[in-house]
Amino acid sequence: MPVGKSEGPLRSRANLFRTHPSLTIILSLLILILAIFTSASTSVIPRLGLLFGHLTPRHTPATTTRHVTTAATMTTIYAAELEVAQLAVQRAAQLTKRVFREKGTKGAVAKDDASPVTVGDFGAQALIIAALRARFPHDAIVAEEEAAPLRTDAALRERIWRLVRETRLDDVAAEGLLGGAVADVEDMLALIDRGKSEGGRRGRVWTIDPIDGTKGFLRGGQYAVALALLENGDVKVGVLGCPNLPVDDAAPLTADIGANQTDEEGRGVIFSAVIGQGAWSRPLGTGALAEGKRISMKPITEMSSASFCESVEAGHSNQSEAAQIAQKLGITKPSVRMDSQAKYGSIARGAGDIYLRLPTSKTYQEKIWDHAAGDLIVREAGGQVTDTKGQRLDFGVGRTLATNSGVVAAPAAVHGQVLEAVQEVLGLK
Ligand SMILES: Nc1ncnc2c1ncn2[C@@H]1O[C@H](COP(=O)(O)OS(=O)(=O)O)[C@@H](OP(=O)(O)O)[C@H]1O
Ligand SMILES: [Mg+2]
Repeated sequence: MPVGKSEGPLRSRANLFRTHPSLTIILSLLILILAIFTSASTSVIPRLGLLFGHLTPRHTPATTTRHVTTAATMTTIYAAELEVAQLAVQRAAQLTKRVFREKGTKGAVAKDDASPVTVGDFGAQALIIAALRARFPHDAIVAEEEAAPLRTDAALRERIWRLVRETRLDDVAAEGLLGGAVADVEDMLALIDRGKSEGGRRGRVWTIDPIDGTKGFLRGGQYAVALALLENGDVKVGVLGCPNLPVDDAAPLTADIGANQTDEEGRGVIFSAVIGQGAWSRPLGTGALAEGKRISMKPITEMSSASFCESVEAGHSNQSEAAQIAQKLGITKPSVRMDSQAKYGSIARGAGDIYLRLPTSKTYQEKIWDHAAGDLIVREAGGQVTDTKGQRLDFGVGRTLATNSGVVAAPAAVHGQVLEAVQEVLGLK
């Protein structure tokens, strides 16, 4: 075959570029634009999409559960989960703070187990689940409340819907990261009922306590908006919003911390932790996340000057046994009583030292949403958390900590000593 025949088209293309130099420029520009677009699509575009709520692919565990950036080996494992969880807690806390300031009953109704639930609990749960559905639609959710009482009580339902409709972060980008507003009342009820998962040891499970310490919330004391991510039964991300705790990590715990509190200036903190990445605190805000600070437990040099935290409610933790344990350890200060997982946050930042929760009944099973976030935050701050038998809290059993009994949380260096005193007093040795 003549050589010229196969070279024909090539030569004519070369002639084309020679006679039309502008074609070369256009082609180069096209290649440049293509290169920029390819690199942007892996970084900028996903964030833009999130801002407008629907452009990016929704989360699928296989693709975005763990992404580790290559640049300078900076680890961003669970970075998206941490950001969304903190913003979701911050948004929900705006709602609970509004209810907290209301005089009167705060829409409280009694649940089947006689514990109270307020409009704040339902509203906060709806808002948190809305964010999780928008960003991690395949994840299971174990949440404390269910919508049944709202389906039969129109006035209660309308009151909660108004709160949910009117609560948003005052930063457009942050609100966009949470997927925006809840569509309507029916959607709100459906969201609340998405929290009925049985939990367990497989896959990704979020656990939510929209108002932990509802009795404290009603009393004007401490409460927490609690959210944690479990993966295969282990806590990977934990976030606690505590609107009535001081922002200042160094502020000592006062005797009155469990009552007559406000969320005014200087109060409101978010604690957070990711497995293997330490624990942090930052001011609880109303829009984008404020800057965080690393927190750690205070080393106990003298057990006699240690302080321990326990529940306000004598029905939730045996206070006389706790006093005997304190005495055995030589602790001289009276216990600090406060509601909710604010206790875990307070010892994690060194404001207190030890948290004891001693069973008051043989049949009560602790709920995973009452402990998951606090457990990780304390452990990542240098603490150890076990039950009274010395076993790690097992969040993979289901909705409750069915195999555990009570909680003993203390700095790792003295946990063994504290546990020994607990076991002696409880007759477990
Ligand atoms: N009998 C018994 N024993 C142990 N724990 C119980 C018991 N009954 C209830 N609860 C749970 O306690 C949660 C409140 O947490 P605290 O006990 O730390 O705070 S408080 O001082 O009691 O308010 C509280 O959480 P919220 O319902 O979210 O307030 C309950 O889940
Ligand atoms: Mg609770």
